[in-house]
Amino acid sequence: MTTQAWNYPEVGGDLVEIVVSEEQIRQRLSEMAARIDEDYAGEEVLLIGVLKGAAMVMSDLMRHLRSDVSMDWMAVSSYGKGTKSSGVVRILKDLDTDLTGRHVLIVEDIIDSGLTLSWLIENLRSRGPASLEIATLLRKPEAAKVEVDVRYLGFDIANEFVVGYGLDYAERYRQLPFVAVLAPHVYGG
Ligand SMILES: O=P(O)(O)OC[C@H]1O[C@H](OP(=O)(O)OP(=O)(O)O)[C@H](O)[C@@H]1O
Ligand SMILES: Nc1nc2[nH]cnc2c(=O)[nH]1
Ligand SMILES: [Mg+2]
Repeated sequence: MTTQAWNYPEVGGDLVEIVVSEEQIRQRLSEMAARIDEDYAGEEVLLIGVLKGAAMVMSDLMRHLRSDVSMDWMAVSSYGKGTKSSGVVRILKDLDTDLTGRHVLIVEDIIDSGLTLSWLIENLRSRGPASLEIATLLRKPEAAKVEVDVRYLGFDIANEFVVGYGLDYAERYRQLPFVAVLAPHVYGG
């Protein structure tokens, strides 16, 4: 069944259009998982989710995986309540796991300016992992301020502020099962 914004009357007026549907997400995550399984065959992989946005991608991606995976989380925030990255990344929660010698796969919802991930990559690389790669559902190529090398990509999208499937505006809209453009009137844009 196709999920439409008008099935969400309470947010319908806040959304301009759906850019990635529930079905597209499901299909793409299963393709990404198949490639991850191939690439890490015979290895243990540590998935690191970046809270809070990556919660949905992590849970849906990992249920497709057949590899030997474990999971940890890091919470960082650079957006706060706004629609623009502050450029200052803060660790709100660090990992529980020692990364030394581990095959690490960072799981993200979106790469926008790239500032969050480029900072995180440097931070995690200094902890001595055997390998470090990135999987992200979304990327905005036109918004890149720094280039980030992505191994597993879901979709390239236009440079518009989107919400849903984990992505928030001021902590709202994360529960939507699709990704939609947020109407500028919501954030005064
Ligand atoms: O490429 P960038 O411009 O750095 O943007 C991407 C980051 O922004 C969002 O996180 P946010 O800081 O909003 O925290 P959240 O996941 O808790 O919403 C998103 O989940 C990414 O982690
Ligand atoms: N909700 C949301 N968070 C982001 N963080 C970086 N880019 C975005 C975006 O387009 N939407
Ligand atoms: Mg956010």
